[in-house]
Amino acid sequence: MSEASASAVPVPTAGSASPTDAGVAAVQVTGVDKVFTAKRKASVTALENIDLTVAPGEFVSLIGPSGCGKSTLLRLIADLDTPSAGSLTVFGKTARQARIDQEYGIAFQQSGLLPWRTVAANIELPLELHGVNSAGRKKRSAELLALVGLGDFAESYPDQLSGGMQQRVAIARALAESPRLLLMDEPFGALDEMTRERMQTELVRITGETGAAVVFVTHSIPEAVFLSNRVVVMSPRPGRIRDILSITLPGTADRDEHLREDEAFFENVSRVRELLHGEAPVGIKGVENR
Ligand SMILES: Nc1ncnc2c1ncn2[C@@H]1O[C@H](COP(=O)(O)OP(=O)(O)OP(=O)(O)O)[C@@H](O)[C@H]1O
Repeated sequence: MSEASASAVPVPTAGSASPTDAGVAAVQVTGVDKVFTAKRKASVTALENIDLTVAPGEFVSLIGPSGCGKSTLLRLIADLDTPSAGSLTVFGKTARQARIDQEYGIAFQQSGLLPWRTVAANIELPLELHGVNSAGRKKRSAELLALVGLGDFAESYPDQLSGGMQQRVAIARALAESPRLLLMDEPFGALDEMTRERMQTELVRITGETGAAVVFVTHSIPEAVFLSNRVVVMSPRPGRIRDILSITLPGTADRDEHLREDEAFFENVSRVRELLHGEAPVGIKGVENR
């Protein structure tokens, strides 16, 4: 089944900030540690002394070797787990309050779509759970399907879609409540290379249109560079932030396929690679150069 091309439609921007939000970070992580303890097992320090600020509308990627704590950090921000030390806020609220207020949408490597619901019904699920009426849900899912280029697939079921199309549906669902923040854990990790690049271009456009900030976990250096304003390079055991690199490319909203051939793009890829390989000149487990 061919994928419909994305059409530009006006879509409500991410939940508008109130005047009191001026200057409040999308995500503020201060001195965060995470230690996992289990009975009769040595404790694992997954994160140590993490400080990170993500501005509203900013796209930040987390990259680092396998097991360096990228997913753990994302899970702490999403309130799926709690830090052992330090503090963490989302738009000035505790992670828990931000979750209750639906300040963020989440997309993971597996799309997590419900196979028995149509595409539209999957996108409408969070709205349904929060009491939005049927007309409001239909209007919003139609807007989002147009945004992700799947306007003709509202009544299809997930297993009738390609992997890339399913991930677009998952992104649409994550955007359903106009969150000001998207948390994404390798959302394109299971896709083939061509689809993955197309999805990256789509994501740049979508976040440009919605104005949402993004924290994005990836194993791919080019993916991190293409998408991000800043790339957070992490080191393993215990997971720490080794460096934070500002990407010196056009603003994320102005990035397109041509950028991948640009010398400046390769320079940024090299800078990230050098930071990652700082202590290990050859390949690092869990980081892709492609
Ligand atoms: N629930 C848990 N209980 C015990 N240890 C855990 C738990 N979750 C994660 N860990 C450990 O914390 C460390 C960080 O894991 P995490 O999944 O955050 O790394 P990651 O950088 O996302 O890895 P990958 O790139 O392979 O997905 C690892 O050593 C992992 O084994």
